[in-house]
Amino acid sequence: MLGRTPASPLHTVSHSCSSCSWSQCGVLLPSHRRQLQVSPLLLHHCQQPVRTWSLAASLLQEITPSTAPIPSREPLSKEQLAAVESMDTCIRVVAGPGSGKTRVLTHRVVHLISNCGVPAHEILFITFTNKAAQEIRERLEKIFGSELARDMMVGTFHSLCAKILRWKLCSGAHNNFAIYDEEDSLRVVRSILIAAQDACSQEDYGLMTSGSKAEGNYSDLVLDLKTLGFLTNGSSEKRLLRKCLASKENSVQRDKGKAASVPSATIKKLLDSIRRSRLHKLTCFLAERKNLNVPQLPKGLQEEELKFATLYENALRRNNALDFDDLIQLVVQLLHNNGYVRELCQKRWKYILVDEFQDTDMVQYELIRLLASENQNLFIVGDIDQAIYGWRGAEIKHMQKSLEEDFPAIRTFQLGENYRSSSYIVKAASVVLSFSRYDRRIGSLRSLSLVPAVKERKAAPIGIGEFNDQTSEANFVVSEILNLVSKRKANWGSFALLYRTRVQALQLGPALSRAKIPYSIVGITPFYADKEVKTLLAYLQYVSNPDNAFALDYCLNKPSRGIGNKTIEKVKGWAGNNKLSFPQALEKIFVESMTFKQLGIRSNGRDGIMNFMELIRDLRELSSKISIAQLTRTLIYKLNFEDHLLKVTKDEEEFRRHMERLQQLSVAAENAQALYGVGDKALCSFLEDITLVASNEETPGGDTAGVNEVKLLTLHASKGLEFDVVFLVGARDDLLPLEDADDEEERRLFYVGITRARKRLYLTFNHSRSPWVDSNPQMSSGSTLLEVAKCEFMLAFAQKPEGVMYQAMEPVGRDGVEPEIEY
Ligand SMILES: Nc1ncnc2c1ncn2[C@@H]1O[C@H](COP(=O)(O)OP(=O)(O)OP(=O)(O)O)[C@@H](O)[C@H]1O
Repeated sequence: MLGRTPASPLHTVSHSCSSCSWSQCGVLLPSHRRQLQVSPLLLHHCQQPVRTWSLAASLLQEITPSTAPIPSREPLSKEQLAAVESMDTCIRVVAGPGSGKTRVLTHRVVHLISNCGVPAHEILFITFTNKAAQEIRERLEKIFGSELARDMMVGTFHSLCAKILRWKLCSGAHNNFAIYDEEDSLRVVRSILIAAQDACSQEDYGLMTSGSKAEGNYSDLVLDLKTLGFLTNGSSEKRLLRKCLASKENSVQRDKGKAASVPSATIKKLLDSIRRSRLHKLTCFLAERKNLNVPQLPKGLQEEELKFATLYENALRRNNALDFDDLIQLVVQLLHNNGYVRELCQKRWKYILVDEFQDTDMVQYELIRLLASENQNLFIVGDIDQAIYGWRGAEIKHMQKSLEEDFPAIRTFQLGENYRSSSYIVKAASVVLSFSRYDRRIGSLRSLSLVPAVKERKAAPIGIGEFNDQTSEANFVVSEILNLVSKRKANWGSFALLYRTRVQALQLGPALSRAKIPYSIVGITPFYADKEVKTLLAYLQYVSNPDNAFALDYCLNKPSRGIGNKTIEKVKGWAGNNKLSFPQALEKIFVESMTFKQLGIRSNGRDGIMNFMELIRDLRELSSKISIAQLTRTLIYKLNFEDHLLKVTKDEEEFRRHMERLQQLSVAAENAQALYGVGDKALCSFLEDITLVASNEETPGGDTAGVNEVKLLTLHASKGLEFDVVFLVGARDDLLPLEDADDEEERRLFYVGITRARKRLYLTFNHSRSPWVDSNPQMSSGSTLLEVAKCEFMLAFAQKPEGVMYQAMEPVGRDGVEPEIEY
């Protein structure tokens, strides 16, 4: 009998067949190889792939003993098993909601490791959210134990790219870069505008500004503005700046001779144009690499906006920082430009699995293409009917034509059975989908239908509720929850309230509170969004990355240590004159304390700076020796942070909340220690995790989300989740479909919401005036999506009228209509 030695992956066998990548399956032990090489079947398998695959598979079954069962108890259907154990190396699993895509993905990993002897470290598993990555990791840990599971790379696109960029050979000495989140990016844009405003004001309006409030390295910003033509009179670049700075409030400020402020809407708009500019630059880069025509500037984007994006990029680089777009875009460029790194990645990750493939955008697709092109070993799952991220650049075609062009050997498997939802829910979902107008073809599959896997004897009807106002809609939801809990013994965790926009949670939350129903709003204030925790994180970021001027700006005088704005401006001015960055200038002043006198910095400011720099020096020394948790505790202790919190909080409740979040930070630090150990690198990884997780806006309530609570979440955040009872609320015309959004994508969102429900689904709306759309004085009506669905439900359920309960305001359990469903 053959032992279970870790098999060497089979590139050696592929010598016997250069036109297919069969060997990449990594199935064979050396002794197998001998048998296969003499097999005429295999020598010819390329000519008749399908028939010979099964022959090859049966041959393998003969020689691969069945002593390596998949160590998992979860059953697989025939369809699922076929995909999991396929001998093909490029596989596309096309499947509807609840059909077991996640299960198939994890089983494929188990199959690769347990049956094919693939080393865990050669597996790369890409998910779209940190939460999904976490879930997969936990499942695999249960199966293989934590050590082996840790060898695998399971993570989001961002965490994968951060990992690659931190390899020494990729980013040299700067691999301790900080990752800037959305808020940091907005601060960078704001600083550029403030620096520009200062410079322009002095010239154009004769204002003497007392110095800049721009964060980061002010003088470098001004220099960059000059170099790129933003301060040149009459230039289109300067016109762009003027347009941004010419708000009403600003003219009032200027009339009063004050420095103006920059409205946050302008900053957001600029950040948006920066993103589009950078994407355009990357598109040009890729076109050049692929010998294609250079694409034209997209509609609405100006040349000067491209230059503004360069200003932004330069500011980031000076701070040794990358933002989220950078992470993936830089890796794509790196893999194109650097054959050595590309080969390294391809050798490192020979087996690539991707979840939710329908949501990949151009850059993510290019990354996968580059990583998988050599080995042609790719296993993806997706559902184009659940594509809901078109608004941020995802394209359905990646799952369709692109895959077929780039991976010609791709084989498609379809899973049509839905294991999640009751037959009524599956039917309702199919009705919604039957009106779709987008191209739903995948290869030769024309349209994908969904059938319930289990025909239950009793199912709860779909409830459609129409109410006069939001209050009665919310009250209905509350009373249904209370009824199901008391009569059917459902627990709070069985319920989810889904809505299109976050603001809707504000109406539902109080109604639940009044009824004493425990709930959590997914995506709101996880601990790292707490202002005070952010201060501590800024300290840790500056300790970890001495070039991070924005982190330095953030924490320098928090808690207050007497360093006023004037002192900061003096240091920044001195930095500029001496061609130093702000952090470099502070270091220099710290060592050569004479400079304080030269700069006219008073004792308060001097003591504050000395005290800050001593603290940072001590923390940097400690960071290589003690754990992140100890470092965090030391920081809290040295800052006397509890006293600070007592001073800044209004009441005991607020103080308690902040303390709770500090506690959560400590727990996160403890966990990171278990994962990353001790030292500077560990600190870097910890901060990276926090930023990447925090960026995932829909993180379920951070660590505070309880299991036994009703969940309130947006339809987008509900993707991939399932609940016994789902209330899809506010299905009204101004919200679902949302005004100005793509109708087809909104339909898919509706579909995603419906298919989250296992046992019971309610679709509700109300007729009150729209609080969201100012210009709409009309009474709202039910969503056209829902209206159409409602009529069609009636038709679809004509044979089974009990399948829909229209105006579901009747309490459950009445008139014997309500079947006894267990929760
Ligand atoms: N073969 C099976 N037998 C029984 N239950 C199954 C089977 N496959 C999957 N399930 C169950 O069906 C539910 C849905 O599975 P899973 O989450 O993997 O679906 P999915 O295709 O990823 O769904 P979605 O696209 O909606 O996120 C889960 O509760 C899972 O445990």
